[in-house]
Amino acid sequence: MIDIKQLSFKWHKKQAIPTLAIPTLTIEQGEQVFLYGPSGAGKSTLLSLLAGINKADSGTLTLLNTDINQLTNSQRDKFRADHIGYIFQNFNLLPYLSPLENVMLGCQFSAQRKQKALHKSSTLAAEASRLLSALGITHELQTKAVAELSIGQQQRVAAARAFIGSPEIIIADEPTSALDTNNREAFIKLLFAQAQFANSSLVFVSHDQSLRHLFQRTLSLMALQEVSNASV
Ligand SMILES: Nc1ncnc2c1ncn2[C@@H]1O[C@H](COP(=O)(O)OP(=O)(O)OP(=O)(O)O)[C@@H](O)[C@H]1O
Repeated sequence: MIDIKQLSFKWHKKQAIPTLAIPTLTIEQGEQVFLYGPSGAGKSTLLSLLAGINKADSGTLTLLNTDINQLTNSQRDKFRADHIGYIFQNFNLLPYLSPLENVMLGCQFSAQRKQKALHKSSTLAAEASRLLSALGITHELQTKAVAELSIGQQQRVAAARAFIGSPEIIIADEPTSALDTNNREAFIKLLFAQAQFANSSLVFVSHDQSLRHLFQRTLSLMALQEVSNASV
């Protein structure tokens, strides 16, 4: 599903030490992984490589049997649109659009995801509404402007947008940092339910280690890289 081998990435080519050096990592289809590490460890950098936003300097990063390091920029953009749902730390919603419109935008760049959404419901709007309801956004809220929603509600909209069209990989970058502990756990459980329903793998990044017990598997980014340092 996700398979990394000898991955190395530097933000600046003159850096002596790579920002990230991961000798090996495999994440199976449907796995729910909690990735943690201190600030500056490279969590967001790794997510940007997984999402094909940036390209590794060396090594292989195979997602769904495709080494995305071998793709051109536009091929990586298409791959991301088809196969990856991304929940951003700041949600990246369009505030003047409604939750329904924001969620439908999740299919905007992918005919494949649109088709998958239309297998689940008769229209894209119906599928967006189904997902929003499953994530706790009532019908009444679904047509308001997103800017009128609370942070916790916006976060649920961002999650519904990531899940529309059942992408195989869901990436969540610190999506719970604005919530209190009870709401964090409740939100993560909603994510799990949706990920299981779609059989998506979930890679969830956080500093907050109190959340790790909820996940099937936890990965320390520092430990992943120590293996690399030890093997040099
Ligand atoms: N766009 C960029 N250009 C240059 N260097 C960057 C860029 N983004 C991150 N870095 C550097 O890469 C390293 C890893 O940063 P990254 O944001 O991946 O860490 P993180 O673990 O996600 O941190 P945090 O938990 O604080 O968000 C840091 O030293 C950072 O300064």
